[in-house]
Amino acid sequence: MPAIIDKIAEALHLKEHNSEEPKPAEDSTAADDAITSTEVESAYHKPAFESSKVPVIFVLGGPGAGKGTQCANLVEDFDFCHLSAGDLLRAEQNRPGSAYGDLIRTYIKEGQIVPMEITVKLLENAMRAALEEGRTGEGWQVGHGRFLIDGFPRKMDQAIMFDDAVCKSSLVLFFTTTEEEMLKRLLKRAETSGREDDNEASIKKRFRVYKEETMPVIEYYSKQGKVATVRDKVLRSSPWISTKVLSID
Ligand SMILES: Nc1ncnc2c1ncn2[C@@H]1O[C@H](COP(=O)(O)OP(=O)(O)O)[C@@H](O)[C@H]1O
Ligand SMILES: O=c1ccn([C@@H]2O[C@H](COP(=O)(O)OP(=O)(O)O)[C@@H](O)[C@H]2O)c(=O)[nH]1
Repeated sequence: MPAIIDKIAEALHLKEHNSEEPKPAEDSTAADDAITSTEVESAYHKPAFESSKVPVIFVLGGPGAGKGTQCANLVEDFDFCHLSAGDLLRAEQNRPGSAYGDLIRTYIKEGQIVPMEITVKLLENAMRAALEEGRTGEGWQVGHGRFLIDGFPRKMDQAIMFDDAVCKSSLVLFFTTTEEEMLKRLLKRAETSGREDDNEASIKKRFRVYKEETMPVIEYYSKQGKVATVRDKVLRSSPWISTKVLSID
C-alpha cells in the first residue's frame, strides 16, 4: 500500500485495534488524583469536536496545485466530507443578506486571506451540519465523521484557532508543483471557472501570499511530523489519477 494511504489510514484511526477495550485499572494514589491547573483550563477550552471521533485532514498547496482535484478522489476512496474553505467563502459572498459578502469579495479578488473568524465559523458550521445530517458510510455514525478541509489553514492564526477551538487536525496533505505549472493550470481553469481571482494579476498576488503566509503553516505542522508531501511531477498530463498512485517523501 503506498505510504500516503498509510498516513491517511493512520489519521482515520483505521490502524488502531481494540481501541474500545477498557484499559486495566491501575493503582492510584492521592498524588495521581491531583489535578493540574493546565488540565482544568483545557477542560474549559475544549475544541468543539474530538479528533478521535472526527478526524480532520487539512489539504494545502499553492493555488492550482491540484487540491480540489485530488480531494475528489479521496472522497470516493474514503467517504470524507470535503469542505473547501474557498468554496464556503464564495458561497457566503453570494448569499443574499450576508453581512460579509462585500468584504469577502474584496479579499478574494486581492488574493488576501479573509479574517479568520469568518472562515473558521463557516467551517465549524459546515462540519456540524454534516455531522447532524445522519450521513452513513465508513467513519460516519452519530457524533462521528471524517473531513478533508481543503485550502485551509492558510495562515498561522487560522491554524491555531481551528486546532484549539474546532478540532485538532490529524494530518496535512501538502500538494506541491512548480509555480510555472500552477500558473498554466490556473489560466486554463480561468476559461471555465468564472472565478474573479483566476486572472494573472490576482494569481501573482495569491502566489506571494502563499509563500509568505501559508508556507510557515506547512513548516509548523512539518515540525510536528504531520505533513505528507505529494509532488506531482509524474502527473502533468493525467490529473485524474487517484492520489493512491502518488508517492510521498
Ligand atoms: N496533476 C495535474 N496535472 C495537470 N492539471 C491538473 C492537475 N491537477 C489539477 N489540474 C488542473 O489544474 C487546475 C487547478 O486544479 P485544482 O484542483 O482546482 O487546484 P487547487 O484546488 O489547488 O486550486 C484544474 O483545472 C485541474 O483540472
Ligand atoms: O482559509 C481561506 C481559504 C481561502 N481564502 C480566500 O479564498 C481564495 C481562494 O482560495 P481557494 O482555496 O478556493 O483557491 P486556490 O487559491 O487554492 O486556487 C484565497 O486566495 C483567499 O482569498 C481565505 O481567505 N481563507
